[in-house]
Amino acid sequence: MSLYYETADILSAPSSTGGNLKTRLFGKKNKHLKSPPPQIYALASETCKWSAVLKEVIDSSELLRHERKLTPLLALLLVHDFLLSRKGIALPASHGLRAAVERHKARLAAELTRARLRRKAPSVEALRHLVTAEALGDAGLYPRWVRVNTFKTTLQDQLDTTFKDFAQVESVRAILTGLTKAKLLYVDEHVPNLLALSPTFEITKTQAYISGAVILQDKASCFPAYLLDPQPGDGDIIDSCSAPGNKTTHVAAIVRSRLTDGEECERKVYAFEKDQYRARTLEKMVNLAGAQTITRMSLGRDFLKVDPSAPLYGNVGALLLDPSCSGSGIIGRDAMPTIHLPEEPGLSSAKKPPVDKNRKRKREDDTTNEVRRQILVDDDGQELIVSSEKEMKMRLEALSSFQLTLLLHAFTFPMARKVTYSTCSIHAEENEQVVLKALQSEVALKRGWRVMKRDQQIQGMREWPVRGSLEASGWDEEIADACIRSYKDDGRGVMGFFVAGFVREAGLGGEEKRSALGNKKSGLKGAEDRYSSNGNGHLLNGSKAGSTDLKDASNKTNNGLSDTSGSHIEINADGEDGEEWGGFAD
Ligand SMILES: C[S@@+](CC[C@H](N)C(=O)[O-])C[C@H]1O[C@@H](n2cnc3c(N)ncnc32)[C@H](O)[C@@H]1O
Repeated sequence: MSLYYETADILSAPSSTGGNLKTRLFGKKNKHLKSPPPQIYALASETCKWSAVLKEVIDSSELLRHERKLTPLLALLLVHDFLLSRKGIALPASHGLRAAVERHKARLAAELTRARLRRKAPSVEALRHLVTAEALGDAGLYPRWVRVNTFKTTLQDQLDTTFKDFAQVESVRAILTGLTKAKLLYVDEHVPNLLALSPTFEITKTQAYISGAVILQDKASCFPAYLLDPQPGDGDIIDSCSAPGNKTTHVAAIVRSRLTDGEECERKVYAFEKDQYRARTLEKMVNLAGAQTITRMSLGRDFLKVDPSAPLYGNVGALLLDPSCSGSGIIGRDAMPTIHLPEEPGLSSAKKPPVDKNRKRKREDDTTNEVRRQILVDDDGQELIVSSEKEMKMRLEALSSFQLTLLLHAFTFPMARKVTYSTCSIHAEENEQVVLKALQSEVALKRGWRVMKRDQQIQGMREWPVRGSLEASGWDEEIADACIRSYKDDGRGVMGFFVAGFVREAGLGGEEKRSALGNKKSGLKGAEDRYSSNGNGHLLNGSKAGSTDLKDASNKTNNGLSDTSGSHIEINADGEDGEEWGGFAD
């Protein structure tokens, strides 16, 4: 019985304490659930998806007038399982709630048929497609991007098995225009082992997804590991901000793909994640992907406290930095779903329950981009409404300061030759401007860090047409062209994203001073004055030493921020710096 009551509780939690469905369910506050969270998640999300149809069925059959112990939400959940779940209601036949629904089985079935015919769906299967497409909302305008996990399978294997019934199309646009056809597939032209599927296809129900053979990952989120392009000569890799682990497993898969037949992998991917709770997801993801042989996770560890000169990192040649950001490029696939509740009998319109604030907010979001821009999404998908431009500006400043600090720390690893920096933000403050400030920092100048120019990039990234903003790059064409962007509403079917690469020639040490901008003057006036480094990779902001400011920025960041990926162990609460031992979970 707890399944239905617990699911109803999760769905009726006030939006102020809620977050999206995943946060509500897998969040820190929900440790005492009796039913398995995945079962609650499946019931809640499916019921929300079907709720417009089920509301019609329940209202027309007058179920709530006849069965007074059912609440509207319980009725939705029970009728969902009764009519649509293969196993029916998950309660003993003698149970009062089950009996309350099953007493009306003929009427409920007849009303479902009417609801289906009203929607001109020839079968329940056709109705399922329609309902799924409708429930996707904005997300229905984007394909489902699926990365084939080469630790477990190959692209060809997946085309021959999981996707054998799919029709291959020539472009992402063809997927987007054929939305009602559930089985269209496009093999991406830029990123290897990446597929776009019709958004209505329920990939999460396939064995390939359950076993970790395929991973849901937006195309743009695949750019950083692909751009980093870890070659055998690059040695070990660091993923500095790892959870939930999409880029960690991607970069590890690329490292492995570079082995020759029978060669054992001696290289390591060191993955850091500061948040202990999110670190659990990272560990699960790495294990599910089969990447644990290559990946060393340091769970709950702050990358800023990692000592770059520790012998353990002496062979680190490439770092991937994908820090928390404003999340302004994220597509709202994970927003709290809308629930259409049946009418309570005898409830006059004056007494109707208040409209769910989430739903109201969603409508408001849809009306103006202005409002949309004021929403930040944190690493757990929780939305934060920013009430004024001034507040937004302050948050972006705090974020970009924190992001720059992390980037400059990455620059200090002695053998590092390549770094990628990425965000799922559309704001120049977190993107091109961080790149400019990083290039102008003392550590970059000292160690010879330069931007990875377009013609130095791996083919797919070189060919990706959407580049950085010229204005935000201080009118420096080379930098703008080196920066890679994506926008969520330009028809390419991807989220809003930004990535830039940095390179340094071997042999350039701490002593050699070179202008990372090639002596070109950037349009970012005064940036050199405001941002420089104290030589230890720590940012100096104005006259203040960076560490205090950074702490500040980092704290603020934790209130306003986001996860580019669009999935959670006893954690090692090490985290003090300077040790050679990285606290890695094997
Ligand atoms: C945008 S998410 C990373 C998404 C991840 N790269 C992926 O693709 O799955 C940023 C992550 O960085 C973590 N983080 C933030 N600051 C950190 C720090 N100083 N050290 C390590 N992790 C940090 C956050 O907790 C969050 O999990």
